Order: sequence, then structure tokens, then C-alpha cells
Amino acid sequence: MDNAVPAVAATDHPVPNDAHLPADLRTPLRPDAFTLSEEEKIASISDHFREIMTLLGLDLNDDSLKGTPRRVAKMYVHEWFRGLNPAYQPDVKLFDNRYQYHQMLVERDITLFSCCEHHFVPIIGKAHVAYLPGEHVVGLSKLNRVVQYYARRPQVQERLTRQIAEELKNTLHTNDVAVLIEADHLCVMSRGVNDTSSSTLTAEYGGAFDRDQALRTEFLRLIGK
Ligand SMILES: Nc1nc2c(ncn2[C@@H]2O[C@H](COP(=O)(O)OP(=O)(O)OP(=O)(O)O)[C@@H](O)[C@H]2O)c(=O)[nH]1
Ligand SMILES: [Zn+2]
Repeated sequence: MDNAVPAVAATDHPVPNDAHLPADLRTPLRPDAFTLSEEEKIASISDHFREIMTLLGLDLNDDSLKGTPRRVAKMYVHEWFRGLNPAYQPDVKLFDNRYQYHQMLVERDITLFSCCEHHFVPIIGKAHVAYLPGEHVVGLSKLNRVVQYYARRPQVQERLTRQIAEELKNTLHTNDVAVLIEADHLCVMSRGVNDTSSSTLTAEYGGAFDRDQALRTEFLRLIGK
């Protein structure tokens, strides 16, 4: 269950997030990012969100509104931004490639829900990932979990794309990885330019996908591009 919350405090995992990624790909975090427990973060975010609602002029005594600050705080910590907490880093299991399957494996149309770090509104789309198996194959759902872990943070699409690709290279022990993301940014659709028809595509190609145009073309064909 993606949204299940393990009974651990953030302080149980005081390792810096993304330490295994190249420095330019790490989500910018404060050194004290993991000193508060999840419950302490929820309590404090809730207080601050109550203040925002009050400043907007809303009456927090209203039956429908009074639970909103804590609702939003829980949503931020447990759902939208759970990927900031290394406790939720997926445990990716590899299996021996007993079948000697060495062609491309594509996991396409992975549901992607993220949040624009400039406006804190949703980014909604799909990720398509592919790799060339060597000695090992990966459990399929783990590809979706890696996408979701990095998506559930304040993001820009370019960094998200490269974080997923880098993580897959590390865990699958191969550079032969492709990631393509197509997404709608609510900051573009619902405000600012108010464009509801444009969408954003980003791609990262590693190893053979970078070198071999035919392989890239095949990947794009398999995901329907
Ligand atoms: N490169 C990139 N830009 C993004 C992403 N998400 C949002 N943005 C852009 O971030 C930019 C922030 O620009 P600003 O000019 O500071 O913000 P703004 O005044 O709200 O800009 P407008 O959206 O044009 O109204 C905007 O152009 C957004 O479209 C993303 O994933 N990648
Ligand atoms: Zn935005």
C-alpha cells in the first residue's frame, strides 16, 4: 500500500536524503531536515497553515474548516512530501536473470503525482521507464515505487527525471536505463499563463539508450510516442 505509514519517526533515519546521488541532483535539504519526528512536523505545519487560513480571512470555527490545518499538514508529511523522508526509500529487490532475458523491459504509464516546487501545486502525469537486464531482473512494482518516491517531493520535472534515472542505474547496476516523463503542471494550467492544453516532456537516456538511436526509437515506439 503506497500510502501506508510505517511506525517510524523521521529521527530513526538520520541519514541525509539522496547522499548516493550526484550533488547536483540532490533535492536541496537543510542539515537539520530530520531532527523533528513526523508528528512534530505535522503539529507545527498545522499551526502555520491555520495562520495562513486566518490571514486569508477564513473563520476557523466553521465546522468544515476547523480540521483543515491538520488535514493539510498530514497530507504534506504522509502523502505529498513523503519522498523527503528516507524512511520511505523503496527497498528494491533484484532477482537472478534465470531466463536470460536481455531485451528491453519497459514499464510504461506509471502514475506520476508530484508537486511543483515553485508554486506548491500538483504536477500530474505519467512516467515510462526502461532498462536492459544483465545478470539481474528487478521486481516490476519497484520501478513504480522508485518513480513515486522521487515524485513525492517538491520538484522540477527535469531534476525528477534525472533522479529516477540515476537511482535506477544505481539499484539495477547498469547504465542502460531510459526515463521519459510527460506531465501537466497545474501552475501552468490553473494560474499564470492559464494554458490547459500544453504539457511537458522530459527524458533521460543512459548507456546503450544514449548511444544507440535505434534502441531509443524502439523505446519510444513501445511507449506509443
Ligand atoms: N524548468 C521548469 N520550470 C518549471 C517547472 N515547474 C514550474 N516551472 C516554471 O517555473 C517558473 C517560475 O517563474 P517565475 O517567473 O519566478 O514565477 P511566476 O511569476 O509565477 O511565473 P508565471 O508562471 O509565468 O506566472 C515558471 O515559468 C513556471 O512555469 C519545472 O518542472 N521545470
Ligand atoms: Zn509551478
